[in-house]
Amino acid sequence: MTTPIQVTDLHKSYGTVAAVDGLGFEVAQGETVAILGPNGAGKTTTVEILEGFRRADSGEVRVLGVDPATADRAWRDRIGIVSQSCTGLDLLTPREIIASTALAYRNPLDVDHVIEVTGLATKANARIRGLSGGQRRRVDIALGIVGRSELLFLDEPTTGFDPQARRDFWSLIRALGEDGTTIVLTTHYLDEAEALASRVGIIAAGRMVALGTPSELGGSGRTSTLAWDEGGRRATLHTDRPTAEIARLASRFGGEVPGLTVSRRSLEETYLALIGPQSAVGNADEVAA
Ligand SMILES: Nc1ncnc2c1ncn2[C@@H]1O[C@H](COP(=O)(O)OP(=O)(O)OP(=O)(O)O)[C@@H](O)[C@H]1O
Repeated sequence: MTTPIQVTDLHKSYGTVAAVDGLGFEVAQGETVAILGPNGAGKTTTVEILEGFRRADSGEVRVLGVDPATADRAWRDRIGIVSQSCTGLDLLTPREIIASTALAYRNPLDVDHVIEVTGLATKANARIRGLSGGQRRRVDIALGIVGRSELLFLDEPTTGFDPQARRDFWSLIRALGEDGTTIVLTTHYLDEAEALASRVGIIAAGRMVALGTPSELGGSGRTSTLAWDEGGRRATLHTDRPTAEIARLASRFGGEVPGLTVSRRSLEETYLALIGPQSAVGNADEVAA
C-alpha cells in the first residue's frame, strides 16, 4: 500500500525568506497527524505544497503516490481540503452548497448525513450570510468531507468554534479516522492536537523539529520527574516507572519522602522548549527591509 504522504528535504523560499527549509516527514495510511508551529513557521506553505496549490523549489513530495505539482482531477477527487477561507456564497444555503459540491465527486457521502454530523441541521436551509463565524466554519468542513476523501487536510479547523462545537468536531474527526481516512491538520490548539492526533509534528523555522506520538512529546503516560529533599539539596530522578520509584524511595526513607513532588512535562512545555523565542522565520517584508 502506498504511504499517503512522503516528504523529503522540502525547500520553498519567498525572496530571501526560507519558509520551508529542508523539511521531511511521512504520514501512514489511517493516521491523524497534527502539525503545530508558531505563526510564520511554514505550516501553510508546506500543506499547500502537499495540496498542489504551491510549487516547491526542491525536494521530493508524494501524496497518494503522486507529485501534487503534476496531479490530475482523479487525484484531486481523492483529497478533501478544509482551508481557512469561508465559502463566500452568501445567498446560498448550506444544503445547496453541500449538495452541489457532492455532485462533483464520484462517491460522495449522503448530504443529509454530512449536514447532521457537522451540526448544521437547524441551519441547513438558512442563507450563509445569516450564519455565525463558527457555523460558516462548519460549512467549510462539510465541503471538505462530502467527497468521502481518502486524505483530508484541515487547516485550523476549529478556529471560532465554541467549546461544545469543538468537542462535536473532534468526535467527527475521530469517526473519520476510525473509518480509515488519513488526516493532516494544522492547529494552534495543543489540546486539539493531543485529543485527535496519532502523531504530532512541530515545525519551527521551516523545519520539522519534532515528530512523535502525543505521549512521546508530552501529555499523559511519558517520563515523570521525581524530586525530593536529601542531604541538604534537591535530588531529581527522571523515570517511566514513577510508582515503583516512589515505593523504593519510601522504603529507603522508612516512610514519608521529604518534599516529594512528581511532575510530567506537558506537550505545551515540549512545544515551547522546541520552538524557542527565535524559531519562527520573520515575514518577507521584515526580512527584506
Ligand atoms: N505568498 C507569500 N509571499 C511571501 N512570503 C510568504 C508568502 N506566503 C508565506 N510567506 C512567508 O513565509 C513564511 C511562512 O509562512 P506560512 O504561511 O507557511 O506560515 P504558517 O506556519 O502557516 O503561519 P500561521 O500559523 O501564521 O498560519 C512567513 O514568513 C510568511 O511571511
